[in-house]
Amino acid sequence: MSHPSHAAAPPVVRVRDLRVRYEGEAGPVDALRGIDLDVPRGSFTAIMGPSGSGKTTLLHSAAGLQTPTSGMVELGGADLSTLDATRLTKLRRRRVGFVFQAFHLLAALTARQNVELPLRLDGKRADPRRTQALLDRVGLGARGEHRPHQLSGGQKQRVAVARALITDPEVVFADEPTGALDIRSARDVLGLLRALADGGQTIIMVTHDPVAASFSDQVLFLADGVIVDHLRRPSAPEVASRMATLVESAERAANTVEIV
Ligand SMILES: Nc1ncnc2c1ncn2[C@@H]1O[C@H](COP(=O)(O)OP(=O)(O)OP(=O)(O)O)[C@@H](O)[C@H]1O
Repeated sequence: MSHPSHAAAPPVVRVRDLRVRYEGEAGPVDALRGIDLDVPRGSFTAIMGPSGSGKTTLLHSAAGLQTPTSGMVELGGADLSTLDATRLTKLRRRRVGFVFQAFHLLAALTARQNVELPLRLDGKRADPRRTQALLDRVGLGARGEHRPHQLSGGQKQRVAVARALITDPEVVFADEPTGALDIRSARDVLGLLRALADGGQTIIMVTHDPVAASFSDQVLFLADGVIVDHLRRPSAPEVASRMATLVESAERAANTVEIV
C-alpha cells in the first residue's frame, strides 16, 4: 500500500459496487459482479486472476474506457458517470495514461514525437524540456530521435511509459506491460514503474506474471468478476501460490459445469 503519509489523502480511484454485464451471443456474461476498491495516491496496484476473471474489464472501466452497467467509478474526485462524452474524452486524454502490452507506438514518429503525441492530439504544444526530462527519466535521454524500429522491445515500452506520463496523469493504467518483453527488459520496465510509484505516481497494472506483480504494493485477485483475495507487499512465490489455487478452483468450476 501507500506510504503512511499518504494514508489520510482521499483515494485517487474509488470504485463502488461496479458491475459490467456483456450481452454475449450465448446469453449475458456478468464480467464484474460488484467490485469495491480504493486506490491510494502514489501506490502501485497489480490486478491478477484467471483468464476471463474480469481484469481487463475492471481496468477499462476504472480508466473511463468503457461504461459500466452499474456502480460508481471516481477518478481524481470526478464521478465518471456524471461526465458527458466530451468531458470523458478530456479526462482520458489529460488525467489518465495508458501503457499496453504491444507498445502502440507510431512507427513513423521518433521517440520524442511519440512521447509528445498525447499533447498534440489535445491541441497543445509540448515543452521540449519536459519531453527531454521524461526521456531522461525512462533512461532514453540519448534516443529521442530514434524511431521505434531502432529501439529494443524494452526501450519501446519505456517510450510508451514516458508517453503515458507526458500529461502528468492522476493514474497510469498498464495492461500486461511486460507481456511482450524478455525477462531482463521486463524487469527494467517494472523497476521503472516501481520507481515512478515511489515518486508519487499512481499505477494500476493488469498482469499474469507473479514476478511483475511482486513489484507492486498490493495485488488484487479477481475470480469470476469479484475480488476474492489481496496481498500486500507481495513476493513472487506468494503470488504464484495464490494464483495456482485460483486457477485450480476456476478449472474445477468449469469442469462441474461440463458434468452438469
Ligand atoms: N465484448 C464482450 N462481449 C461479451 N463478453 C465479453 C466481452 N468482453 C469480455 N467478455 C467476457 O467477460 C469476461 C471477462 O473478460 P475480461 O477480458 O475482462 O477478462 P480477463 O480477466 O481480462 O481475461 P484474460 O486474462 O483472458 O485477458 C469473460 O468471460 C469474457 O469472455
